[in-house]
Amino acid sequence: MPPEDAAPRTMFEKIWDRHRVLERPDGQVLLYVDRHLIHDGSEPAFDMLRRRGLKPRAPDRIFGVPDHYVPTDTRETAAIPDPARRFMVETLERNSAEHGFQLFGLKDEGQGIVHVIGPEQGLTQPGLLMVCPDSHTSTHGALGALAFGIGMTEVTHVLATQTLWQRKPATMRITVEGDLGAGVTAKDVILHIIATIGAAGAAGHVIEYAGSAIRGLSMEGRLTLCNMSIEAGGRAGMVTPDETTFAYLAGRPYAPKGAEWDRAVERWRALATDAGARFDREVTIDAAAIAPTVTWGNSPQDAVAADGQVPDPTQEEDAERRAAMQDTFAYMGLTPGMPVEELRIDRVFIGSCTNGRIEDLRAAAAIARGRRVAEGVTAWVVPGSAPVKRQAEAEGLDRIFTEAGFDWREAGCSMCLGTNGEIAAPGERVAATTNRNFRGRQGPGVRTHLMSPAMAAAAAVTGHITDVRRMTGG
Ligand SMILES: CC(C)[C@H](C(=O)O)[C@@H](O)C(=O)O
Ligand code: SF4
Repeated sequence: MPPEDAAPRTMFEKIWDRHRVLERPDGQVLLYVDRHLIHDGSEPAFDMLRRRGLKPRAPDRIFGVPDHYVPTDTRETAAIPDPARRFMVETLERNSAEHGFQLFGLKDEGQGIVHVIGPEQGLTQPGLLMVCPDSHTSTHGALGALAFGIGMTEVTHVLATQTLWQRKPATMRITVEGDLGAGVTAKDVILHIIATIGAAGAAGHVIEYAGSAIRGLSMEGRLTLCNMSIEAGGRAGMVTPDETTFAYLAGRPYAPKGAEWDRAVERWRALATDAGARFDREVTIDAAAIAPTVTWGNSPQDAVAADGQVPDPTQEEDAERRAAMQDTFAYMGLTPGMPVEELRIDRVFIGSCTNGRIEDLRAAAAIARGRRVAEGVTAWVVPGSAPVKRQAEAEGLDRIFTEAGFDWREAGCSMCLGTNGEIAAPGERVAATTNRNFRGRQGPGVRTHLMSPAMAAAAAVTGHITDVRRMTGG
C-alpha cells in the first residue's frame, strides 16, 4: 500500500516508477523491460549483438514471431520465393534456435502479427513494461501495459541488458464520454481523435484513454484504439485494466493461473490512475459527435465522416498548406469538395494489427453475408493470427467471405505495408482497415483509405466508399 500522503499518480507513472532502475543527471532513466517482443525485421539487432560478442541476457523474456515478411498463401518458409524476404524469416528461426527464446514460427499454431499474438497468448499483461522494434507496440497498452516501439540499436541494448534508457514522456488523457452511434467502432473513434488533435497532437506524450465510451469498448476495440496512438504522435497509449481486461486474459496460455491469478488481478486493479492525479494535457471528445470515419489523404489526420466530403484546397488560406493539399489531391485522385462515397475502390484489405482480430472479421462478415464483392474489385481478408483464423473458421466466417468472393488468406502483415511483396498496382485505390495511408505504403502510386472492417466490407460489395449505416439501416 502506498503511504497515506503519497502524491496521486497516473497509471503510467505507477508503471514507470516500478520499472526505474536508476536515473542519470541528464534525466535519462534506465528501465527494466519485462517482455521483449521481436519480429522478422529484427536481424540487424542480433547481428550487432553477435559482432560485439554478446548474448541475450534474458532469453525467457524474448518472444519472436515472423509477420512482416511472411507470405499469406503458404506456411512454408522455404517456399518464400524472394531470397531477401526468406532470409528475414529464416534468421529469426536461427536466432531463436541459437539463443533459446520462444518463437511462434510460421507453422506454429500461435503465429500471427506480433501485436495480435501478444495479447492473444496472454504475454501482454497489465502493469508490464513491454518493448518491440515496431511503432505499433502501443497496441499492448490496451491491457494496461506500458508498451512502446524502439529502434534497432535499442533492441540490441535490451537484448544485451534487458534494460532500456528512456526520457520520461509527458502524460495526456483523452476522455471520450457518451454513447457511440450506430456503425461507429473503435477505429472511427481513433480516426476522429487523430483528425481532432492532429497527427502530431500527442507528440512526446503517453496517452491514457478514459471515459464511458472507452470503458464500453471490447478488448479488441481497445487494441484498435491504442494501436493508432502512434498515428497521433503518442509515445504509447493505455486503457485502465478492468473486468473486460481480466475476462479477456483469463485462461490465456501465458496468463497467471490459480492463486497467482487472484493475486495478479488484485495488483492490476491498483494500477488505475489515482483520483486527483494530474495529466500534462487533457482532451475531451463527445462520443455522439463521432461518425463512421474514413481518410481521404496521406495522413491519418485527413479524415472525414463517411457521409461527408473531401475538403476543398482552394479554401485553405495558408499557401504552404494549400500547395501540400493540392499535391495530396493529385496523388489521391480527388476532386475538391467531392463526397467521399463517390470514390470507386479497386481493392479491399481487411486485416493488420489494427483490425485483424476476430471481432473485426465478424463485423466485416456481417456486411459480406449474402452479398457479392463488386465487379472489378479484389478483396482480401488476412486474419491477424493463426488463432484468429481458426476461430473465424469455427464460426463459418471464412465461408461467408469466400462465398461473397473475398480471398481468405493466412496470417501476417501482408498488404498493410507490403514488405512481404503483397502490394496493389500503381493508381489503385484501396479500402484498408490498416493504420497508415502514407504515399506508396501499399505499393508505388497506391491510394489508401483507412476505415473500419465493416466500412471496408461495405466498400468491397458496393465498389465504392460507402457509409456503413446505409448497409445496416442504422
Ligand atoms: C517494419 C516496422 C518497423 C514498421 C513499424 O515500426 O511500425 C511497420 O510495422 C509499420 O507498420 O510501418
Ligand atoms: S500489420 Fe501493419 S502496422 Fe501492424 S506491424 Fe504489421 S506492418 Fe506494422
